Amino acid sequence: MVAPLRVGIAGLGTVGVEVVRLIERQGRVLTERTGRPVKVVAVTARSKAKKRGIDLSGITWAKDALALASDPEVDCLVELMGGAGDPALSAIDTALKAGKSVVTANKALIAKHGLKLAKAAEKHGGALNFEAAVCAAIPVIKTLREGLAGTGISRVYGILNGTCNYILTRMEQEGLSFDECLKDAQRLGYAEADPSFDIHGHDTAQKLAILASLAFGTQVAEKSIYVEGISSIAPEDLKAAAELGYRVKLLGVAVRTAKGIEQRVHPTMVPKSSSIAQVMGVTNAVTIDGEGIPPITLVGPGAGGAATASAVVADIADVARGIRAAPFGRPVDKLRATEKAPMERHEGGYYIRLMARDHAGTAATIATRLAEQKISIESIVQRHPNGSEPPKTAGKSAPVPVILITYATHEDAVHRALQAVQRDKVISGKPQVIRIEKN
Ligand SMILES: NC(=O)C1=CN([C@@H]2O[C@H](COP(=O)(O)OP(=O)(O)OC[C@H]3O[C@@H](n4cnc5c(N)ncnc54)[C@H](OP(=O)(O)O)[C@@H]3O)[C@@H](O)[C@H]2O)C=CC1
Ligand SMILES: N[C@@H](CCO)C(=O)O
Repeated sequence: MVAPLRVGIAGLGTVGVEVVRLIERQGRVLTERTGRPVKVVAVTARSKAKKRGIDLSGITWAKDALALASDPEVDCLVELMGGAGDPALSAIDTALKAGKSVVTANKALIAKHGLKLAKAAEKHGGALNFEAAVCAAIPVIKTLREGLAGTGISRVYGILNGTCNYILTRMEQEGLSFDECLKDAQRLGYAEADPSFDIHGHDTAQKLAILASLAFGTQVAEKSIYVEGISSIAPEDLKAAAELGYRVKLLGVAVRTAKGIEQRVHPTMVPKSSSIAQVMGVTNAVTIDGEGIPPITLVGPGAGGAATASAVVADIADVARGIRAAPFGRPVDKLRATEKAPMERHEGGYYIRLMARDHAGTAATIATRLAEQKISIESIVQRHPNGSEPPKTAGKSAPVPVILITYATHEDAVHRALQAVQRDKVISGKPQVIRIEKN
C-alpha cells in the first residue's frame, strides 16, 4: 500500500471548504489517477469555533498557519488564506524550506514573492503549484508552462477577473448599479476579501504578471503593468458602447513589442461580434497567440469556491504524482528582467466621452485639437438626452455628451489633445477615455 499524501490546509473560507469537500468526494478517483491516496490530515483558520458545513472530525486543528507548515505529519501545505504578506508568506516559506510541497491560490503573494518562493522550492526539492491563482478552474498555467513549452508566445490576454466581468455584464444586461452588482459578487464568493483589488484592476494585474512571466520567460513584474480599473465606467458608457457595436470588458494584455513587453490592465471596448465579447458573468477567457499556430483560447469559470477548488485539487494531484515542474517554467535564474514598453506609445483606437458646453463651435474646437495631434475621428456623436433640447441651468444650456471614436493613434497624442480641449474650456468634468481593442 502506497503511503497517502498528507495535506494540511490553511484557510477554510470560500475556497478552503470546497477543497475539503472535493478531496472527500473524489477520494477514490484521486487515488486511481495519482496512484496514491490524498488525505487532509490538518487544517487551520482564524476561528476554530466558526460553523463551516464540513466534517472536520479526525482532522487535527493546527494552532496557526506556521504550526501547520512545520507539522511533520503534513507533506503538502495548501495555503488558502490570501494576502501578500504574513502569515501566508512565512507559512509557505517554512514549508518549502522543510522540503514540503505547497499549493496556493494566492496571486497577490505569488505576484509579489513568487520568485523568492520558487527559488526555495528549487533548492529544497518541493513543488510550488499555483494553478488556481489565475482564472480559477481554467488550466492556463499548465497550458503555458507545459502544453506550450515548445512554442514562442507573442501575446497573452483576456478577461482575468470574474468579479469585474460579472459586474459589467449585469450592469449592461440588467441596468443594475455598480454597487448592487458588487454586493452580489461578494455574496457569491467571487470578490477578494478587499474587493478594491478586483475593481481597481490589481487582481487582474497580479494574474497578468504571472502569465507574462510564464509566456515570455521574464521575472514576475507587477510594477511594470499599467493598471486602470472599472470604477469609472458609467452606465452611459455601456449604453454608448452597445449602440456603437462594442462591449466593455476589463482586459489584461501582455504583448511582446519591438520596445519591450507592453503589459496593461484597463477597461476595453471590444467589438460585440468578437469571441471575447461573448464571455459573460463570472466566466474568464484567456487567449494565447503562439508563433506559427492560430490563437488558443481557454474559457471557463474564473472565480467561486467550487471552480477554484477544482484547480487546487489538480495541483495537489500533481504533488501526489511526484511532479515537480519549475514554478515559472524554467529555473528562476534563467528568467530575464522585464523590458517594459512605454504605455505612452500604446497604439490603438479610443472611445472618448466628453461633457461639452452646448454652444456653436464646440465640436469644431474639439475636432481641431484632435487634428493637431494627427488623430483621425472615425465617428462623432453629440446628443441631447432623449433627443430633446438640452436642459437649461440658470439660463445656460447644461453640458451635453459628445462621444468620439478615433482611428488608431498613440496614447500620448490622446492625452495632449484632451489637455488642450480642457484648456479651451469647452468641456466640463474629466473626459472619459476607453481604449478599443479590435483583435
Ligand atoms: N474566492 C475565489 O473565487 C478565489 C479565491 N482565490 C484566492 O484564494 C485565497 C482564499 O480566498 P477565499 O477562500 O475566497 O477567501 P476567504 O476570505 O473566504 O477565506 C479565507 C480563509 O482564510 C482564513 N484566514 C484568514 N486570515 C488568516 C490568518 N491570519 N490565519 C489563519 N487563517 C486565516 C479565514 O479564517 P476564518 O474563516 O476563520 O475567518 C478563512 O477561512 C485567496 O488568496 C484568494 O485570492 C483564488 C481564486 C478564486
Ligand atoms: N476575485 C477574483 C477571484 C478569482 O481569482 C476574481 O473575481 O476573479
